[in-house]
Amino acid sequence: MENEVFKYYTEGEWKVSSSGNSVQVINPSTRKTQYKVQACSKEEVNKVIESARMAHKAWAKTPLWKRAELLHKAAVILKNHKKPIADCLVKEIAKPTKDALTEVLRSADLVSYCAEEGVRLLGKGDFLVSDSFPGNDRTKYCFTSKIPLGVVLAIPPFNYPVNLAVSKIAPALIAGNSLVLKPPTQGAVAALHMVHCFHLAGFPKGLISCVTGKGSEIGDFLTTHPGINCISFTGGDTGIAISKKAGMIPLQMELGGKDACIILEDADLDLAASSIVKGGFSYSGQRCTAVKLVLVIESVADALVKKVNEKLQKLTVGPPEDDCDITPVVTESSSNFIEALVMDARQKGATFCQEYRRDGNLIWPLLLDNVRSDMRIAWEEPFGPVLPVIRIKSIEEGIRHCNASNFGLQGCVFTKDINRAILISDAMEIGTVQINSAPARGPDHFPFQGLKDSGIGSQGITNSINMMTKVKSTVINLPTPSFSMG
Ligand SMILES: NC(=O)C1=CN([C@@H]2O[C@H](COP(=O)(O)OP(=O)(O)OC[C@H]3O[C@@H](n4cnc5c(N)ncnc54)[C@H](OP(=O)(O)O)[C@@H]3O)[C@@H](O)[C@H]2O)C=CC1
Ligand SMILES: O=C(O)[C@H](O)COP(=O)(O)O
Repeated sequence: MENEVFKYYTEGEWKVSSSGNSVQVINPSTRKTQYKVQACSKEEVNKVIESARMAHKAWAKTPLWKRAELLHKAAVILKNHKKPIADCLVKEIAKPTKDALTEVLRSADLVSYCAEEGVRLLGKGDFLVSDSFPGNDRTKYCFTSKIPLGVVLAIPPFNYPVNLAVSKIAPALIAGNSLVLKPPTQGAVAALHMVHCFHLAGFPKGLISCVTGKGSEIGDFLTTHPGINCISFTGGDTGIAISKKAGMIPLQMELGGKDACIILEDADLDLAASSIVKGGFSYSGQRCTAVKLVLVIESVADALVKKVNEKLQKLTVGPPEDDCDITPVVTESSSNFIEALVMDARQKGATFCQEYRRDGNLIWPLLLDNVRSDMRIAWEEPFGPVLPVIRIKSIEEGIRHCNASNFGLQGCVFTKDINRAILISDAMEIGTVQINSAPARGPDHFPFQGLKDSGIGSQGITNSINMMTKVKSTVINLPTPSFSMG
């Protein structure tokens, strides 16, 4: 096992890269090599994209119900393989066992839902007649349908290597596209195992491929490849660089966030505190939708901070295998980055509600109170179990801080006054506002989008299917106007 290098997937087969090189997947808990995957070469990427192009042609002619049938089959197989895939997630990205199993099951449900939604959505189009536009007779009948784009490139991030892969794969396939997956290095083996489930379902050769290798080495080659017709990416700033380099193809980008949680004086503080702890510290804060900043009205700040601290004390800290709440963050560089934000806040006078504690990649949950705008943590996302609290004098101050961020993913507001909640929601420059609950992407059919540096386009099952298609019109031109009543 130790020396095994997991093969990449192309043409319906598992292959060893001719590069002779491999990439290590480091276990975040042990900080030792857990797995190795192939470092695919540019020549192999070329071949994969060419076979994806060929496979797309046949797949686009496959009846929609048959595409859906295969996706349903893959969903069942995925559920049956939940345990080994979850085991990989535990070892590769230190996701707690329970959450890892949930990720796989959620992914299988996403695939089934996508098959059903695709059958309905793609099975109908529009019909327009020309005389509704000034100056036209009823001589043109226009009907539209949704056609596939071709080859979709999917690049998910480490924190949901399975779910954020299938959330791109399933809509691409139901819409008649072929799919090339470049999984994150941390999480690559879980992704390969997930691809194996699609292989077992019996999709045509070449329709799905999975090329492994460091994003920094093959990423640019993939994203600027002329054979790619669409990119669906989830991750960090890399997405901004990709969107500057990619050609004239549709892009779906889900990037970082600095999701703020605004607490008004009339909020249910118990609900707010439990949402802050769940939202801020699940999977050790490594979610784009994690609560990354608390903006609390001064009059209730002491009470809220006390409640949050009481809940933080109860979180378990340790290995993912033991299903601890807080597990090691994904890499050493990530831990160092988080630590730098914490040290900056210490130097600038933030109040540490807990002692800062780190052992390797394991960082204990930390609430930083009295954070000010000159601290890095007020603006940057730690992607770790550290949460800043800024005490605000007015709602306007909170909204101003939220809108001054370069991010605009999600946010939330806690108040019993729905009218004020709506006004605040409208004023926040973000893709989604949650009222009286923490930010979240799911359920997976909800639209999910970021403004500003948080993204391009919108995800969610329906939006992804639409994004991975193009509208095609056919116009019937009649020699004379035709009316239904003779
Ligand atoms: N909005 C959202 O939905 C989400 C946003 N994020 C954001 O992502 C960040 C953390 O995730 P992380 O995985 O580290 O993000 P990265 O942007 O570093 O990586 C995301 C993916 O891009 C790949 N990649 C790296 N370099 C390139 C390149 N030049 N061209 C193409 N692909 C490349 C990575 O591969 P490799 O692993 O081999 O480097 C990985 O598969 C956080 O900032 C977080 O906010 C994370 C999850 C969801
Ligand atoms: O990448 C992320 O962090 C996810 O898109 C967030 O998903 P969740 O809100 O369902 O955890």
